[in-house]
This record gives sequence, C-alpha cells and structure tokens, in this order.
Amino acid sequence: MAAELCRLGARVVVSGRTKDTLDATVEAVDAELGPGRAFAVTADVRDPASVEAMAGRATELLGAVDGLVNNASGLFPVKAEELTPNGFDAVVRIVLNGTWHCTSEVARRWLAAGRGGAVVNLLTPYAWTGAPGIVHNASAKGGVLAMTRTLGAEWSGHGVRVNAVAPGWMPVGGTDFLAGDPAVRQRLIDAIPAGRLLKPEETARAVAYLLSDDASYVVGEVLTIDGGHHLSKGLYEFTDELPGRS
Ligand SMILES: CCC/C=C/C(=O)SCCNC(=O)CCNC(=O)[C@H](O)C(C)(C)COP(=O)([O-])OP(=O)([O-])OC[C@H]1O[C@@H](n2cnc3c(N)ncnc32)[C@H](O)[C@@H]1OP(=O)([O-])[O-]
Ligand SMILES: NC(=O)C1=CN([C@@H]2O[C@H](COP(=O)(O)OP(=O)(O)OC[C@H]3O[C@@H](n4cnc5c(N)ncnc54)[C@H](OP(=O)(O)O)[C@@H]3O)[C@@H](O)[C@H]2O)C=CC1
Repeated sequence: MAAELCRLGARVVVSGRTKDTLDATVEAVDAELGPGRAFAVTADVRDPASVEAMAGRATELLGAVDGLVNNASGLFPVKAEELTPNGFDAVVRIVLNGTWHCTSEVARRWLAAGRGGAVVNLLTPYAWTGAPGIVHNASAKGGVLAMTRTLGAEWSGHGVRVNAVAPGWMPVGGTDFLAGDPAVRQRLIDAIPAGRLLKPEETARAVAYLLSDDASYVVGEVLTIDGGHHLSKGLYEFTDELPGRS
C-alpha cells in the first residue's frame, strides 16, 4: 500500500506497532524511489495518546497531512459461541476504535486549520454481508462502514471527505494467515468470478483515487474491488454438475 502510493507520487508516513516492519517498508521505498518519500512512525491505534503523537510527528515529517488511510486490522477465526469478551474487545479496539481514534485526531486538525482532507477506510465486503467465523472483525468493519457514511455526510461541507475501499482477498497478511494452504486458496479462487486474487497494488490504486481530487465529489462511498466475489458465480459455480441440454 505505502510503496504503491509513493510510486503514484505521494509522500507517506507508515505506522503500526512494530518498528522493524515499518523500517523494512521505508527501506524498500528508499531503494526503489530514493529517500524522502516514506517515513516510519510507531503507534498503537487503540491508544488515543499514541495516535495524537503519531499525527503530530507525521505533520512535522510531511509538512502537511492531506490524507489518512485506516488500514490497521486484526482477527482470528473463532466460533462465536467460544469468543470471550476480551477476544471480541481485542479486535473491535483495533478496527473500530482505532479507526475512530485516527480519523477524529486527523480530521480535528483539518477542521481547526480550516482546510480539507481525505480519509479512506479499509473495509471488506463482509462489512455488509457478515462473515460467520469472525464475528468480531465483521461487527467492527460494519461499524466502520456506518462511520464512513456518517462522517462522510457530517464533514463533507468542511472539505473533509470520508470514503472506503472494500477489497477482496489479497495474497498478503490476513489471507496468508487464513488461507495459506494451497488447496484452501484454490477453493477460494474458484469462488471468485474474476478467477484470481486481488493484487495489493490494485487496492492501493483505488485508495489513491479516493484520496485524490478526482474524487472530490465522492462522499461516504465504498468502492468494492473483489472481482465480483460477494456477488457469487451463480450457476457457473455448479456448471460441471448441471444437466446438459440433450
Ligand atoms: C478475511 C480476509 C480479510 C482479512 C482481514 C484482516 O483483518 S487481516 C488482518 C489479520 N492480521 C492480524 O490478525 C494481525 C495479528 N493478530 C493479532 O494481533 C491478534 O489476533 C489480535 C487481533 C487478537 C490482537 O492481539 P492482542 O495482543 O490485542 O490480544 P491478546 O493476545 O491479548 O488476546 C486478547 C483476547 O483474544 C483472545 N484470542 C486471541 N487469539 C485467539 C484465538 N486464535 N482464538 C480464540 N481467542 C483468541 C485471547 O484469548 C484473549 O482473550 P481472553 O483469553 O483474555 O479471554
Ligand atoms: N488481506 C486481505 O485479503 C484483505 C484485507 N482487508 C483489509 O485490508 C487491511 C490490511 O489487511 P492485511 O494487509 O491483510 O493485514 P495485515 O495483518 O498484514 O496488516 C495489519 C496491519 O495492522 C497493523 N496493526 C494491527 N494492530 C495494530 C494496532 N493496534 N495499532 C497499529 N497498527 C496495528 C499491523 O502492524 P503491527 O502488528 O506491527 O501493529 C499490520 O501492519 C485490513 O484493514 C484488512 O481488514 C480487507 C479485505 C481483504
């Protein structure tokens, strides 16, 4: 995500809890595009004080912050009846509360300065379909969907746009963790009308569009990029089992 946004011309602060991961991203961008495009700032999105410090440092490093991408997430597969209160909280605090902490911190700065900006939240199609086996993450993403629409409408008159992308499965992070097995992955691909996984840079380009002035009249919207997965393959899923015409 960060590397592709830099390729498209952005200067980016990457943030998360793990310094080594962030440093590796910055090193990769430096090697490809030269120094000064990407910077690392550690933060924990669950902690408003940490987010405030991150936003301040990002402003120092970039001069001005024009956009925010809420990408942090966490999940583990679990039967709903076995999920503990702490397990539910652990995920919701990252996804829903974390998105709120980052969005409110950055947007308040824009509103106080009388300037606009763009927020893009990372959703998934199961924000509206639901996702048995990950009730914590699906509930939190559903909350982020409502937040996207609410703040999109509430702040658009101030030039602060809030939108979201809903990617399908990408061969990174969460997907490697949930569908690392080649046979499981192939079943997943078979269910996607486009017949392949989403490339991370395709998600980044959709994010870049929503961050850009080209999307200046796009408010509270969700751009779904899942190769038609949430629409299903319909009858084609069963083509081999359907009776022939003769
Ligand atoms: C679908 C494809 C799309 C992908 C979308 C993505 O979001 S990809 C992003 C994918 N990336 C990631 O997910 C990033 C890596 N994931 C993580 O960092 C963790 O999974 C985290 C989200 C729980 C956060 O950790 P943390 O340090 O805040 O939490 P903690 O360790 O202190 O535990 C708190 C509570 O949760 C309980 N609990 C935990 N695991 C399990 C389990 N397997 N089973 C049952 N329960 C589990 C644990 O027992 C405890 O409850 P208890 O016992 O006190 O009642
Ligand atoms: N992978 C996929 O196929 C899909 C992903 N998505 C969404 O795209 C986004 C990225 O997914 P993916 O790349 O797979 O996820 P990863 O697990 O690879 O990345 C999640 C990121 O969140 C950061 N993070 C987790 N907890 C915190 C925290 N408390 N504070 C700050 N940062 C945190 C992690 O860094 P660290 O642990 O160092 O803090 C990590 O960089 C997520 O929002 C996900 O829901 C949507 C649809 C499909």
